[in-house]
Amino acid sequence: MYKVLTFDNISSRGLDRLPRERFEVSSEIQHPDAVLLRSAKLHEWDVPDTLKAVGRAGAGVNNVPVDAMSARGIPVFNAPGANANAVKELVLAGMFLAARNVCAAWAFAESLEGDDAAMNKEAEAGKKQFTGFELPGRTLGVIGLGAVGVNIANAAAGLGMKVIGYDPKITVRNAWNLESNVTRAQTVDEVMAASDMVTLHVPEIEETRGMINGARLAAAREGQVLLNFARAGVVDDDAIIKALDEGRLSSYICDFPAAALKGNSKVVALPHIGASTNEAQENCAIMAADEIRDFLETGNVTNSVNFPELILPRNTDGDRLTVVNANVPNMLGQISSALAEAGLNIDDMYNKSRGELAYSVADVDGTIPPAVVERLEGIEGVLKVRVI
Ligand SMILES: NC(=O)C1=CN([C@@H]2O[C@H](COP(=O)(O)OP(=O)(O)OC[C@H]3O[C@@H](n4cnc5c(N)ncnc54)[C@H](O)[C@@H]3O)[C@@H](O)[C@H]2O)C=CC1
Ligand SMILES: O=C(O)CCC(=O)C(=O)O
Repeated sequence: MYKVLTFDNISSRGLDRLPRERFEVSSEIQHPDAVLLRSAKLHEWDVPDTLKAVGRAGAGVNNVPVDAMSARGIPVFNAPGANANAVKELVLAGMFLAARNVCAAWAFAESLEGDDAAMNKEAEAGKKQFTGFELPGRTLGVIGLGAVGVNIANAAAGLGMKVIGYDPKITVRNAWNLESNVTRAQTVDEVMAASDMVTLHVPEIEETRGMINGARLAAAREGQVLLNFARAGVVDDDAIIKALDEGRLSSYICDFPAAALKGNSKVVALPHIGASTNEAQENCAIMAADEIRDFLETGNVTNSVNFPELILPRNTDGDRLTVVNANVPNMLGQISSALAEAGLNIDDMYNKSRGELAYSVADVDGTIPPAVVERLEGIEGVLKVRVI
């Protein structure tokens, strides 16, 4: 029986992918084999020795200590693209809100007093302050052309916007998925200077932390609308406030409330609801649950952010051995020697590496005794050994 600890509210459609005769699933489990989470922060979590896998039912993994998991030989899985449509729709909503000053106009209308005739008179007199602009012909800058960014770029192009994108590490697949009229920028500054609206869709990592700072905002086109549905940490909130005060930015629409932003009439800060649709939550939970189930039951790896993709179909009745180790010479030699000396023949084997980690799956023609597991665990550089 595998034990899966849940943090956050994980869609039952995803949890149902873990058959209860083989998986105990609860938010109370003490010695989990795997965790499933959304935005819960795992950095301070005391990782139990039993843990074998982390499943993030979402895209960003900045709430998971990925390097520390790698050092323990634990794969971190996520759900690439599973919530991209939900984020796209909310970003589009944010663009329309900003273009038509909807929030300020709504607040104005709510503040009107008197009878219907008086309110109508005030509304007609006051409405000129909310004159907005239309999107066709305007330029949208998209920073980060992954699952979310590509969706938004294509939707904006469909609305008649000019779209300029920046992503130095764009995948071939995402490049193919982009509408052909999306132009490519070489720098963030180029996007800032060319765009009426800029939307951020990068992960929060070392190189993106604080990427929208005072200097970048100084390069922004006058009156730009900035949208941030990526992470709070990719912008400098104080620099945003200064840019709003100076008119460099006309509004800041984001998914991350913060004290510095509170009460500012040019800011719309939503409570991290970019992925909060039933569809996205189901998609993410199903994907993450399938990934950890497959890993626990077969050792196969799909959509991991720190492990190589590895799928070895199982064709024999013997044990399956999985070994995670440092990506250094002679590890495979030592693993196969340990098996051979125990009289075990390897029927199928697959080894792949990713960065400093290597991962091997071997199907053998018999039962792997505990002494072999102990021997493998004793090899310098071996991080995790499992027999399935
Ligand atoms: N508000 C919300 O609820 C949600 C927020 N997010 C956030 O949005 C981020 C993006 O999500 P996805 O598009 O699904 O991820 P993704 O992994 O498909 O795309 C991220 C893209 O950013 C690019 N990138 C990395 N470093 C960059 C840099 N320095 N400059 C420009 N581009 C860079 C990557 O090459 C990649 O194409 C997530 O990491 C997460 O933090 C994602 C989903 C929901
Ligand atoms: O699960 C959520 O609501 C957060 C989604 C998110 O931020 C992500 O997928 O990166």
